[in-house]
Amino acid sequence: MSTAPATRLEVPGGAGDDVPGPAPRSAGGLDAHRDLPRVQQPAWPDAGALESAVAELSALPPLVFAGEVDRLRGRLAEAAQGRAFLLQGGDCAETFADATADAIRRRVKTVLQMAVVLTYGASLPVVKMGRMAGQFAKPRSSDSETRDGVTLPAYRGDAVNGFAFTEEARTPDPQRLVKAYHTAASTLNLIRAFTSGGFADLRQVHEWNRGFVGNSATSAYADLAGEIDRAMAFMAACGADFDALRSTEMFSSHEALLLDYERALTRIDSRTQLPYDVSAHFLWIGERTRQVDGAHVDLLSRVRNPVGVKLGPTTTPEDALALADKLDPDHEPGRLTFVTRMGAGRIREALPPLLRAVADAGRTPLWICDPMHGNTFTTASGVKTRRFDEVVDEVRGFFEAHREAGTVPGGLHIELTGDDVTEVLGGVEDIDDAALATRYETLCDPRLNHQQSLELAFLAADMLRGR
Ligand SMILES: O=C[C@H](O)[C@H](O)COP(=O)(O)O
Ligand SMILES: C=C(OP(=O)(O)O)C(=O)O
Ligand SMILES: [Mn+2]
Repeated sequence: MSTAPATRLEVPGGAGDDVPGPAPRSAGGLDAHRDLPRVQQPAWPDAGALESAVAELSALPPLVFAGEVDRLRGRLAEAAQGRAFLLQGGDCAETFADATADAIRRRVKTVLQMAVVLTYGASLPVVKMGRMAGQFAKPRSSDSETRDGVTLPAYRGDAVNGFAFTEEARTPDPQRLVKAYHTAASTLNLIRAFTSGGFADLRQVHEWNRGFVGNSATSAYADLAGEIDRAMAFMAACGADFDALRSTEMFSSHEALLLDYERALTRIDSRTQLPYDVSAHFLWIGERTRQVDGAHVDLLSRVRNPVGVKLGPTTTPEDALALADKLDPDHEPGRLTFVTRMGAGRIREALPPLLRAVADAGRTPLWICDPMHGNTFTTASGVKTRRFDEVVDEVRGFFEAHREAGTVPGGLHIELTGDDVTEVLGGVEDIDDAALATRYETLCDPRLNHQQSLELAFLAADMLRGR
């Protein structure tokens, strides 16, 4: 496999960047992961085709700039200390077909609306991050799927294979990695345009939120929206410069699952001579790939990006500490985020021992709550779903556990879409079993729809006020 080009390309730094922190474990071992256990990788049928796709990717420009990545690390350090709050949201699996202007706009709009409500609730800056512009690869519970006696490879995300249940679509095609790169590039370009071009204007975002609370089903949230109204009127009366609030910052993130893709997009920063994974600002390691001696942890231990790790209910304090030692040996502020996904029924006993052990070790990672992945189940009719009430309950349990441990509940990680899909049960529209069939569009996990996302933001804002 051709790897040399990736290390020769340079990443320009941004102006006014932070002073770079300590060097990662070994800047020289970016290929060490190749000799380690590599779980959840596609069975690419043609090694030559993979090699050409990787060579093509290795020559393409970075999607993000190292200076932006450093800025994000600084923001996450603030969140870890309780001086900011992280909102990370987007699809379970982005698709090439859905990378349209309208769909991206609706997703960005949903995140912006949630962020305004959370900003008010927390009285803190909210760091906005999309599970967007690169979330094209999925780890799966099973390698294959059987329908009517026919068994084919499981769908592993648009970066790997197609969703259609045919042999041709399900065969992994490495050219999809290249398409994933280009789709991420155009998505990110539009996100940057939306967030800097006036679409994120605070006054407009607040108007959208007033629209949300404007009917009887959502009137429970009208009080909080009214408070935000009055806060804005107060700001205006004080002469606040609302024009300065027409643009905002939004960062990109995805699960760093496909090692060949992430390695091809790992480049040496020209300012610091250190490696950055320039496929996104923030990368996380999933629950299925977080083996401390595995390939995923090794590769991400060597890049300068802030990194996350999902921690499910079976995580032991020793696991969490070993991951922290490997991924953040220097205790660098903002470097490590633990994304807990315990399930509503387990968070209250599973999280406190981890919080205590990590704090006792003198560590202050950013702790955020993924209330989605521990609450997935399949209905009697075979539909993969979640209950809105359980999602909310896990967030509540997250705040409770942190309050008890004296640690900082620093953010939320949500699978959502800006569309009116019917994938999660409950919420203001009270989606029931029968309604699930009307607009179930996800290719992997069920997402909160636009209304459910806003409702969660209003409920979490209330919890944040009590933080
Ligand atoms: O998004 C997370 C995982 O990829 C997903 O939950 C796995 O789903 P599966 O159990 O249907 O494979
Ligand atoms: C695969 C995912 O989650 P987890 O690794 O927590 O199961 C995901 O975030 O889509
Ligand atoms: Mn998912």
